[in-house]
Amino acid sequence: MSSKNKYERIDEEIKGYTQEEQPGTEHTMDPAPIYDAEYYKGSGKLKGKVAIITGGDSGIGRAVAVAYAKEGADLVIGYLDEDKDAEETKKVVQSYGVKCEIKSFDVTKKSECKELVEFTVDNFGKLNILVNHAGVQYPTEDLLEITEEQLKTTFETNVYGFIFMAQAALPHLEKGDAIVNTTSVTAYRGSPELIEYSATNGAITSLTRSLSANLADKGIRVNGVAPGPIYTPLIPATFDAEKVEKHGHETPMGRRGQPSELAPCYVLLASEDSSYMTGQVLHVNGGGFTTT
Ligand SMILES: NC(=O)C1=CN([C@@H]2O[C@H](COP(=O)(O)OP(=O)(O)OC[C@H]3O[C@@H](n4cnc5c(N)ncnc54)[C@H](O)[C@@H]3O)[C@@H](O)[C@H]2O)C=CC1
Ligand SMILES: CC(=O)C(C)=O
Repeated sequence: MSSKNKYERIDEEIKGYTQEEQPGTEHTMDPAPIYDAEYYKGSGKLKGKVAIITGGDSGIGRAVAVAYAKEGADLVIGYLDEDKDAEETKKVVQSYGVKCEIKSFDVTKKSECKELVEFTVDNFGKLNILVNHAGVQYPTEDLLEITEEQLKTTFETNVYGFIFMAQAALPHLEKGDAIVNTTSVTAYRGSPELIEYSATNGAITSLTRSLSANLADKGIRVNGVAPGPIYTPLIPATFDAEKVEKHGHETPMGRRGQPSELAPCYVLLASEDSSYMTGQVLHVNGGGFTTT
């Protein structure tokens, strides 16, 4: 019988529990998500670059921040209101010898997206990479229970916010720069209880393709990552305890993913290693879901 790796072991340790509010908190998660893979060594792929990561204080965004730091990028982390997680992310990122600023903002407000970009340019003089990652979901089993307010919040955060950030960033982006959008496996396979959320991810996937075509002549590439079930604050903050415990067990790999397992894809899509890729989505989901 083969021995279990660290991802399989942590998966077994996770018991059902929930958090009361969305966005959730990473510092209260036990076991803590894996966001920094020791085996991942940077090689200067993003040296001299400046990146904004929305939703970068926790979860997948935090793992992306750490990998970008290892690759030499200076960072601005935008997040809604969880200062403790953001401070911790800043500390870890700075430990890799790069600069990092954190800023609370509301991605649903166009003016605040513009302010986040201006804050970045004021601090670091430029912007090369935008990672659109901030998002929300409100699992609802009955279509009739999706309120207008829930629909509005989900679309304003997950779709309007991505477009506001891209609009704010565009005047600063130059040939060779990149946008990376987080979509979801739910855009491809649907979800019976994440109806409007999976629709926003379908929109993000289409946005990625359209924006890539729109910006290709400027030499700005736009790609996406579609995570499957990943252990982040979003999960206990939105699913019930049973779902949290079994998250990802339906995948062919039989477990959820850890944030550190996605970060290399975000590095690839932001760096020159993917210079001939645009309008594409990378799928990190434990296997088996439709990816066309
Ligand atoms: N965890 C998972 O299994 C999956 C997550 N995703 C995507 O990942 C993203 C969520 O990130 P995770 O790393 O999972 O969880 P997370 O809970 O760590 O991140 C959510 C982030 O969104 C930010 N946010 C929420 N509303 C905001 C607002 N109005 N203004 C500014 N920031 C706001 C929060 O501050 C937080 O940083 C979403 O885009 C989601 O669709 C996609 C597929 C699977
Ligand atoms: C939150 C989400 O997109 C999944 C796949 O769980």
